[in-house]
This record gives sequence, structure tokens and C-alpha cells, in this order.
Amino acid sequence: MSSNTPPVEPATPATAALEYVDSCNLPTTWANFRMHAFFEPATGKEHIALTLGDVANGQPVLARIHSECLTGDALFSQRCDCGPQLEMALRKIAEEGRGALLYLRQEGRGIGLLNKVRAYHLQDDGADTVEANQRLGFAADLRDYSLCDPMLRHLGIQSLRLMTNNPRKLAAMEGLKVTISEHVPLIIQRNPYNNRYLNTKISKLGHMLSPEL
Ligand SMILES: Nc1nc2c(ncn2[C@@H]2O[C@H](COP(=O)(O)OP(=O)(O)OP(=O)(O)O)[C@@H](O)[C@H]2O)c(=O)[nH]1
Ligand SMILES: [Zn+2]
Repeated sequence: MSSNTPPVEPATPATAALEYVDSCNLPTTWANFRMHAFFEPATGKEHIALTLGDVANGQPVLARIHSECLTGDALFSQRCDCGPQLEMALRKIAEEGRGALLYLRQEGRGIGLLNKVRAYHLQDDGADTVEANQRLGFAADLRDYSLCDPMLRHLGIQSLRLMTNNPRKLAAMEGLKVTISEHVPLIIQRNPYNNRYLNTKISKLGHMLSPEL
């Protein structure tokens, strides 16, 4: 925990695809982060980055690219692994005293909160997470990680030690300007409510997790 780390101010201006708005301190349970706010004109969405320590010194940065999950991140849902992953990522960054979290507003793998509720209803009736998306007319995963580049450029971050279990996320990041110097697993404990969901993530989305029956 490095609560005395000086704030890191943006190193470069934002691009047209993403407007940098402002930064402030964000004290949390684990560390005093710096919070940076961005506006995406094309969608009207507001995205956030948390940083800790000097992330612009050229050294690889321990990082989490987290997609919004209101139910898991804020409402303590046990249906997924998002909340515990978010907490573990912030804790690991705090332990290192340096790192970054990009919080992208891509709720429900990009289908939005209302459609995620529809998808959860279908899952209550037996569909798995991928089938539910498809029955609603969506692909399994609609997320776009291209916004990471202007956010990271703005923060002066060149290289990531990325905390994820998702090979598609790693592949998508490979196509961006930032370098992925290391893949860091982010494994949380299962519960009876997310067991099937996590097994589907392994079998249909390729997540690097151990199956549990
Ligand atoms: N459509 C849909 N979205 C979900 C469901 N459960 C969680 N999500 C969303 O999935 C996203 C998180 O996706 P994950 O694949 O768990 O995580 P990830 O970030 O891609 O992979 P990791 O980096 O390994 O955690 C968030 O946007 C959640 O809102 C679901 O059943 N249906
Ligand atoms: Zn979730």
C-alpha cells in the first residue's frame, strides 16, 4: 500500500475518439488511487482509469482491463466472478504500490444492462451465458478494447502485465499499440451460483480456468 505516492498527471492530450475530462484522488480500502475520467463522444459513455504510483516511467505496469458489471461490481451478485476479480485486481495493484485499472463501460459483454437482465432471465430458464446472448440476437461477446489505446497513451503507459483469464481479451490487446509484456492469471474462488457460468466461460469462450463439476 503506497498512500503517499504522488499523483500521476496525464502525460499526453486525449484523442478525438476519447476526451480526457479530469482527474482526482480516490482513496479506497486498499490504496489511495488517482482516478482519471474520459468521455467517449461516439457513444456518450464515461470511462474511468485508476492509477497508483508512477505508471509513466516506461516499466511494465500491472494492469486490469475490467468491463462494467453493475450486478457483480456494485450489487454483490454471485452469478459471475466480476466483483471478486475487481477487488483482487485492486488489492494486487495496492500490494505492488503501482498499477492501473481501466474500467470500461461495456456492461454485459457489450449488450448493456437491460439486455443482460433479459439474458439472465433466459439463464434462469436453462440457457448458458452464450446461448442467452444468441437467443437475444447478439454475439457471445460484443466488446471493443480499442479505447484502451488512447486511455493508456494519455496515462503514459507503454507496457502491461495484464491480469486476465480471457484469451480473447489478450488477443484483442495484441492488436493495439500497447505492449502486453506478461499475462497474469486472476483466479477467484467459485461459488454454487457462478459454477456453471465459469464452466461455460471455459468451454465456449476459452477462458484459462480449471473446470469444476
Ligand atoms: N451478456 C452477459 N454478460 C455477462 C454475463 N455475466 C457477466 N457478464 C459481463 O461480462 C463482462 C465480464 O466478462 P468476463 O468474460 O467475465 O471477464 P473478462 O473481463 O472478459 O475476462 P477476465 O479478464 O478473465 O475476467 C462484464 O461486462 C459483465 O457485465 C452474462 O451472463 N451475460
Ligand atoms: Zn459480472
